[in-house]
Amino acid sequence: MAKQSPIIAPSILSANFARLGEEVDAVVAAGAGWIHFDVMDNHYVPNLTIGPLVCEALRKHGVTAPIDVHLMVKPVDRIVPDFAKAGASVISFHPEASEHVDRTIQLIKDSGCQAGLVFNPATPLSYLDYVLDKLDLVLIMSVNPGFGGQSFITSALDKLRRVREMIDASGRPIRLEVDGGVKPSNIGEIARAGADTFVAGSAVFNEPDYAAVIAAMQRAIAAA
Ligand SMILES: O=C(CO)[C@H](O)[C@H](O)COP(=O)(O)O
Ligand SMILES: [Fe+2]
Repeated sequence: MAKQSPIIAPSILSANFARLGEEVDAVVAAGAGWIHFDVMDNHYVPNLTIGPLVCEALRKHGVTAPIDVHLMVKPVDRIVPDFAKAGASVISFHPEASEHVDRTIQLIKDSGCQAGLVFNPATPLSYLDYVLDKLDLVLIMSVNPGFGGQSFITSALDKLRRVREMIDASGRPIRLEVDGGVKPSNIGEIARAGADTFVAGSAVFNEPDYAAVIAAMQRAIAAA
């Protein structure tokens, strides 16, 4: 399966939450394809962020771009239908946060959303031996989850290459997403490793010109 067209997914974790609707409008106007929505529960990860109410508020505000919900929540199943009702497009979860990974994937799909499985830097890829054929997205964490603004962990590149091979062998249109420390200076190398969906939080929202940074990322991906 050929790599899918690249998508930049700004993580709103680094947005100005006091003006969230305008921030999302601004990154979509600047070329963002998806909005990455980080949900942290102060249990699975040591930070607390936003829930379905905020997702629903963005939809009511008029956001039509796909909302890519990254659940860092344990246990995960109870919150899945709430996010589906709130307007999530893709819902991804960590295998450590589910008692029954296969069942959680099915729950996400039955809720009408696309399903993704997330791998922390030290999480083995072996889950994919059993569930890759049921997934719409594989998300490789290139930081330990919980905070924006961390440095890219380079072992993620090898993991991306290995998942790229698995996806290509599957023949299915599964997206390969990377999350953590992605910026214009490393996104070319990350694209060469096989990613097609790029989360970037601080690299986008900490810059004054969102369009310029997204364009720089798109140029680096195209040259990769
Ligand atoms: O899931 C996350 C952290 O757990 C965030 O999506 C990620 O860290 C994005 O932020 P940045 O691009 O600043 O690293
Ligand atoms: Fe994330």
